[in-house]
Amino acid sequence: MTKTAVILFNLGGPDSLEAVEPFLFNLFNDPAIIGAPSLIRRLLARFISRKRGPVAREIYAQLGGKSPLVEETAKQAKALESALGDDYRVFMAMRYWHPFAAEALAEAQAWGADRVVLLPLYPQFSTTTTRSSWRQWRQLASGWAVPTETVCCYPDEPGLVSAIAQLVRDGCDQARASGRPRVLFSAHGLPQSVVDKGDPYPKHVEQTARAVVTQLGIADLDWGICYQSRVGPMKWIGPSTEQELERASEDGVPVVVVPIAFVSEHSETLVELDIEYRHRAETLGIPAYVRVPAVGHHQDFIAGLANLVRDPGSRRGRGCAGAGGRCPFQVELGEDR
Ligand SMILES: C=CC1=C(C)c2cc3[nH]c(cc4nc(cc5[nH]c(cc1n2)c(C)c5CCC(=O)O)C(CCC(=O)O)=C4C)c(C)c3C=C
Ligand SMILES: [Fe+2]
Ligand SMILES: [Fe+2]
Repeated sequence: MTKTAVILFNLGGPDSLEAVEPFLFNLFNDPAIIGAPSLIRRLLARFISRKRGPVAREIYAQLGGKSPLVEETAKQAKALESALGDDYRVFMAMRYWHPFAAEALAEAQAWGADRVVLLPLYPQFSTTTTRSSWRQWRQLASGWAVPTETVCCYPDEPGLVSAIAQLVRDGCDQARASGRPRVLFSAHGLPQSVVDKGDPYPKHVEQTARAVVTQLGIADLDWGICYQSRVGPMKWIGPSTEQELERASEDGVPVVVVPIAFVSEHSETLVELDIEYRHRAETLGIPAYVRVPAVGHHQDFIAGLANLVRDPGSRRGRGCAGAGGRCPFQVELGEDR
């Protein structure tokens, strides 16, 4: 029997209010987030995490003092393990807080894995998320001679699309009592400079949204894509979720807000979408504000992840096709097949 360790990459979140600042330090000290030389980056990360600390602590205080992201990811890991069977074990590797990738590596080695699949919980590829986790894993696991395969992205993986479409359909049914709804697919934003350097993330977000709209098959569906969670003074990709709420208010339509790049509940769904934007929508007099849940451990989503793990080399649901249909980021990693 081949023992396959599935390494689930995610961002992680603080597990106490004291952990907020060190978590933010780790995030801003990542070369994928701030591309300055190491000493300058450390100083900047120290400065920004101290400055952002109070605002971020306030956000996590509203969630009982910690992020639910790890617990939610653990539920996904358990569901995926059940879907895959006894030859597989799933280990969580968070980028900026516990359980870190080093912990996942130690556990996978102790289990005696003889094959590894790296699976990001980011359906859409970004250099700031998936590539950052890949690079860290490669550094940590460089001395471990075990065959390792990567899933780079799955923006229109059928199980993901089916799960989101079912949840959106329910959301539209609720909102229809207040008029013809507009579906707003809301994704985490990205600085424009990152996209200008070739990051495919917004293209992948569009791929997910289009696939969901096609699957819904609702005639004349009113829908759009927007970006939330901006931090700092840089120019970010748009339109922002706030701008789209203003437009919905002008048009007098109810909104169905769909987290499209987050696969589990955390601060940006539970605070930003459920409290801040809901309040903004009420202030703007939007007829109804329905927030669709993240896919979490929806069985179709988990079945889709299981298919990706069983056959990481398949092109199923893949968003990136460079020269010859190959993923340029996996080519860079020396892993395109
Ligand atoms: C320049 C800063 C940031 C970039 C670029 C960025 C990209 C990015 N992030 C996610 C997913 C998540 N981000 C989360 C929190 C978070 N992100 C940033 C900054 C950038 N993210 C900060 C400062 C924070 C902390 C919270 C805050 O201060 O507002 C989280 C949530 C963590 C949790 O609550 O558990 C997720 C998830 C993606 C998908 C992405 C690029 C595509
Ligand atoms: Fe983020
Ligand atoms: Fe790719």
